[in-house]
Amino acid sequence: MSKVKNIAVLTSGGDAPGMNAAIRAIVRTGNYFQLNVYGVMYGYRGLINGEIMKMDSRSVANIIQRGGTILKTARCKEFFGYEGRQRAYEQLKKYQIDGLIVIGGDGTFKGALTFSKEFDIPCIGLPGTIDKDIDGTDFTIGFDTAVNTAVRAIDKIRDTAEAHDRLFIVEVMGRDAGYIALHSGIATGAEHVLLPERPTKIQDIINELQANERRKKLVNIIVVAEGDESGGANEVARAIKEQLPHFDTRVCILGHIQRGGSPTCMDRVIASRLGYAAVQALMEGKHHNCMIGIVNNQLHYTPLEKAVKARQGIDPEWFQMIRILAS
Ligand SMILES: Nc1ncnc2c1ncn2[C@@H]1O[C@H](COP(=O)(O)OP(=O)(O)OP(=O)(O)O)[C@@H](O)[C@H]1O
Ligand SMILES: O=P(O)(O)OC[C@H]1O[C@](O)(CO)[C@@H](O)[C@@H]1O
Ligand SMILES: [Mg+2]
Repeated sequence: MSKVKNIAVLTSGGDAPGMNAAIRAIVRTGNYFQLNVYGVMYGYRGLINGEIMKMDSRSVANIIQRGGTILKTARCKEFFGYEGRQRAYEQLKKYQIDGLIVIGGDGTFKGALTFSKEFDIPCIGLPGTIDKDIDGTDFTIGFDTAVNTAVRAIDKIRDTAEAHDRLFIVEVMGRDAGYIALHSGIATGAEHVLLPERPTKIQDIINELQANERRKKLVNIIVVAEGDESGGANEVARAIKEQLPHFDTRVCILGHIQRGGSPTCMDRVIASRLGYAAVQALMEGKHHNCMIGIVNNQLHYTPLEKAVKARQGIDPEWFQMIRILAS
C-alpha cells in the first residue's frame, strides 16, 4: 500500500507542447490509484504563493491536444533563495502534499533538487523543454513539436527564397543548444547550420556562398540557433552583407511560434508515458529525486543532480553530410 496520498504537479521554465498531456496523465493515473492530485499554478511562484487547486479527471478533459500548459508557468527568482523555498514548503505542508512532480528544464530540476534536499520532499522531474538540452533522455516533451513547427516555417521561407533567388538566414530557438537548428536544418535541406556546439567560421560560409554563386546556385538557407556564439541571425547577416553586399539577403527570426501549437503524436505519447510513470514512481517510493526520461524507448531514471544541461558533441560528419546533401 502506497504511503503517498497527496501529490502535486507544476510546470516551470519555458512552456513546451505536450505539458498538458503530461498533466492529464498525472491527474488521471493519480485518481485511478486513489491519490489526491493538486495542480500548482505558475510553477514555483505559485507554490510559494499557495496557488494550489485540487484536480480531478474531468479537470484535464480535452487538453491532450492543446499547446501551452493549463497550469501556466513562470520563471521565479524567489525560489533561488532559501526563504522562498521555505514558503513553498509551508504550502506543501498545508495541503499535506507528500510528493511533487515538476515538469520543466534543467533549471527546474536544479530547483527541485535543492528543495528536496532541504525539506525532504520527494520530487520527480519530467523533461519538458523544446530545447532538448537535458542529459538522461533521448527526447524531451515539446522538442518534436517545436522542430516540426520550425521545419514547416523554413519550407515556406524556401518558397519565397526560390522565387527571388535570395539568401535567407533563419534563427531558431535554443538558448544553449543547437538541436532544433540541426534537425530542422537537415530536414529542410539548409545549406548551413550554425550551432553553439560548434565554433562558427563565418569566412568559410562566405567563401561557400561565393562558390555557390559561381555555379549559379542562388538560393541559400542558413539556419542559426539563437544560442550560437556568432550572435544570432542579425549578426550573421551583417557579417555576410559586409563582404557580399550584392546578395539579396533577408533575416527571419522564428521565435516563440516554436513554443506554441498542438503537440505532435510523438510529444503526446512521450508525455503520457512519463506522466504515468511519475505517479507510479512516487507511489512505489522508487526513483525519488530522479528525472524520468526515455532512452532506447525504455523509461530511464536519472538522479536530479545528473539531469543537467546536456551539451552533446555533434559528430563533424553531420556537417559534412549537410554540405553534401545541400550541394
Ligand atoms: N539553482 C536553482 N535553485 C533554485 N531554483 C532554481 C535554480 N535554477 C532554476 N530554478 C528555478 O526553476 C525555474 C525555471 O528555470 P529556468 O528558467 O532555467 O528554465 P528551465 O526549467 O531550464 O526551462 P527552459 O530552459 O526550457 O525554459 C527558475 O525560474 C527558478 O524558479
Ligand atoms: O520565453 P523566454 O522566457 O524569453 O525564454 C526563451 C528561451 O526559452 C526557450 O524557448 C526554452 O524554453 C529557449 O529556446 C529560449 O532561449
Ligand atoms: Mg533550461
